[in-house]
Amino acid sequence: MTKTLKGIGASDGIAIAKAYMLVEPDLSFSKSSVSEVDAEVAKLQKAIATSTDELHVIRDKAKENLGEEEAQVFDAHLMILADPEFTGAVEQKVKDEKINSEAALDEVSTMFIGMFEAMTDNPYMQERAADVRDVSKRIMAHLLGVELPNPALINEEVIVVAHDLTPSDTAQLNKKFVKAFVTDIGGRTAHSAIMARSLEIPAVVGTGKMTAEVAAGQKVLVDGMTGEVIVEPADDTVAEFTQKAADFAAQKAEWDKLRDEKTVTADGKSYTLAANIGTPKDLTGVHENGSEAIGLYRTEFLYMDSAELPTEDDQFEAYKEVLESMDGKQVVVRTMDIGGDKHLPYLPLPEEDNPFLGYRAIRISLDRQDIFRTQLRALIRASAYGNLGIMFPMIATIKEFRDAKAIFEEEKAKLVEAGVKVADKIEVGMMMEIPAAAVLADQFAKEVDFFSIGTNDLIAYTMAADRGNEHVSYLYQPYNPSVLRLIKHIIESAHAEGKWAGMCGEAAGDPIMVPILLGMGLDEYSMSATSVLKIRSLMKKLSTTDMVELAERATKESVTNDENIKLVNEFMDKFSK
Ligand SMILES: C=C(OP(=O)(O)O)C(=O)O
Ligand SMILES: [Mg+2]
Repeated sequence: MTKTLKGIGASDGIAIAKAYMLVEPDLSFSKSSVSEVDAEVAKLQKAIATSTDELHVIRDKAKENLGEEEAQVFDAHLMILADPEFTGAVEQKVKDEKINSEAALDEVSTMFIGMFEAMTDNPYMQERAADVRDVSKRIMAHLLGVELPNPALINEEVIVVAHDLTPSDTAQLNKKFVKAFVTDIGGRTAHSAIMARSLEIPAVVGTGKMTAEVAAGQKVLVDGMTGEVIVEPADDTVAEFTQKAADFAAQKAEWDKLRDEKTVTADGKSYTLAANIGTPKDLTGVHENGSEAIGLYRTEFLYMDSAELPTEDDQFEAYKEVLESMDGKQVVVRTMDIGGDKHLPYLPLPEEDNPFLGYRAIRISLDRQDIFRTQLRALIRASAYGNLGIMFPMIATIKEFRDAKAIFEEEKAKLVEAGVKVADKIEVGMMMEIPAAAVLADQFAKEVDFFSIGTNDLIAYTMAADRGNEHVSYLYQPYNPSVLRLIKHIIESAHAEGKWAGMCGEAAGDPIMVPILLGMGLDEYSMSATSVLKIRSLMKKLSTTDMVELAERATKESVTNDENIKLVNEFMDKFSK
């Protein structure tokens, strides 16, 4: 039977394929005693052997579909399966205590996980806890006769359906087979949604109940633009959306023609359209979409993709690769923004009631200066290979900016002293994503080289609405006059001091927001690379001077988010050329 669900369109595009459920199965069991010990041991050995066979296949497939690096995680799993200290201990427990294999496995793995997690001075061993957890889950599934999802094995076209996807789940999706994904929770600016846009996988998030409404193998239609998801669509619906997909492809082909053009409005004003990246792998998309700069390099992915803190040299190589590839165009690198929803297995953070208001980003960097100085040194060394800008995330106070900049200056002076080649000029700026800093933008503007407005967080903190929580997504209002006034104040404050203002939050690539930003005089727009050509096409049709009145009215007359959407549409109808 056909069912329609509505979520939040998070990555453009239309896809039709069968559902692949990336959902944890129920692995609950009860402890019992066994009388047939030999039979129980045989059952355990069979589950271990099946898990081993399965992991070999997964490893091969992961290498084929995702690459050697991603496949290596499964080597660690195979080592644990082959380790008599682990599997032998489970078997011994079954024999000694005459209990069922499920209970023995659970007790032994809990013991190992606890032991590894306690090794706080050895991040490598701490990380093994996650491997033991994964392997135990696999053996347990075979003991209970239930199936585990194996995304690395996907080898046919599917739509991945999950309750939520972490950034690392998303990184494992192979674009060749995964035609779209749909989740129960999450918002447009959650990191999995941002990654979907850079991978160009259509996505709908925050449907509330998709995992409950669809079964594996059912046909699913996803419209990442409207947020519509249709389970078992009728033939005429499929035909309608196939046409819509063809129209979208034709539109993209039109935008593609603008790839080598500059971004100039109808009244001849030039702007920089930049791309946001997470890793050097994203450079292909940056070039394919004609980006004029990189306005945000989220370096935390470098830390997240690594098994331990990346060394200065590892980081230097990554930054150098990006700078060289951009060939003199500016690359703004943001120092590590860990915390919130981004975790490092080897850097355990304290449990917090409100991690988004907690120990994260620049707060960690100023506290853990060993980590911060290593990153800054790598950046300063790489500066010789291109046009580097550095910015600090989550700055709330002038003191934080001054402290961070002083550390940067110290490391730079040391490197210069040691005879290392560094660029003559490295711009040092900050993210504007905390309302306290936005309100004082006029004071900050005297100290920085530039601002980059992080609307993803700025909207969340201004409205006190979690960017990933669909229950409060109605409050996540980019066009609320309160948010727009802060943005206007930030831009005007930068200009009053002769500095530039950019935006690297997702709003910079939003066709409703861009006309308002043009009217406010925003200089640089940094977005998912896949949005660059769409926005270039839009800007060509608009005249900056026409939009000045729009920006004025949107901040002074309008009272609500919706009024501003209407206002933008009116201006677009009247002035779009
Ligand atoms: C660009 C931003 O940073 P992130 O999405 O990485 O938090 C932002 O907050 O707008
Ligand atoms: Mg942010």
